[in-house]
Amino acid sequence: MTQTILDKIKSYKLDEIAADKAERSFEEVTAEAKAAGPVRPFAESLHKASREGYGLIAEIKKASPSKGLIREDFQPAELAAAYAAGGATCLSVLTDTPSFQGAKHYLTEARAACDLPVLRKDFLYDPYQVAEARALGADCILIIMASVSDAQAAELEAAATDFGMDALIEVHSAEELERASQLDSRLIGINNRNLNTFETSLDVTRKLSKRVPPDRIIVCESGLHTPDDLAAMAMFGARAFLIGESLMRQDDVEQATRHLLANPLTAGGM
Ligand SMILES: O=C(O)c1ccccc1NCC(=O)[C@H](O)[C@H](O)COP(=O)(O)O
Repeated sequence: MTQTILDKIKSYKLDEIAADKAERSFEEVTAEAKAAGPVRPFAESLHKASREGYGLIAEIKKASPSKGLIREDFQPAELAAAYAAGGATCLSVLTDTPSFQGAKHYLTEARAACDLPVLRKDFLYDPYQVAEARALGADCILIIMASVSDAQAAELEAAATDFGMDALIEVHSAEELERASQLDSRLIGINNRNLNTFETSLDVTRKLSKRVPPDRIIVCESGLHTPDDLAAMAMFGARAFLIGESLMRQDDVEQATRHLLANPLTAGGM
């Protein structure tokens, strides 16, 4: 059977986790996580921002499997400060190296450059990575339903809760959404990108948003470029967005962020 990109990522991640555990024990990383500074309120900040306008998780993303190199001039601290000045609510920082040219220290540098809560954007399988995320300073983790079992998802979520962090539960199908709804987390990310084929369509949010339980916050992820894209998704109940590539390609990231958030669709549809 041919390996999907998610299979390949999982395979090298499990090797990475084993190597990291050999270098630093779970107990050591947990102690570091517990000594890390206070957690910043990720879900609550998004909830508040999306009631007043739009909530934006602005992503620090150098490259991706679907697009290759996205941004040559890549300074995580400067990008974080620009996103914050432009009005972003939270940050997402890719910490995966082989597929995204990310790095763990990018998260620490970005978070230190602003006051925004930060998501560790990576492929998580083991509570060890959750402890590591908190030790790096992360305030939220990502759980991708397409790449974990229900038991793994619950274990990762529980680990995040133990550290006082939030979890963003990512789905791409009705079946994954149904599984995500069994978890406690408020944040449901609808990824418009199929992570195996890279096909990206805002119709995924149009289709799935109506099935999201009303007590959850929809985060519309991937393939968002313009204020019109955001307004089109807001018509389907999505008022929080995760955006990487289209902002990363801008020369003036602060101005581009401000422009995207300037005229949110109101509850009245204006
Ligand atoms: O972006 C990819 O090519 C990709 C490939 C395989 C797994 C995950 C991938 N991306 C993660 C994301 O979902 C995005 O970084 C995030 O939603 C932002 O998307 P975009 O605004 O389209 O950069």
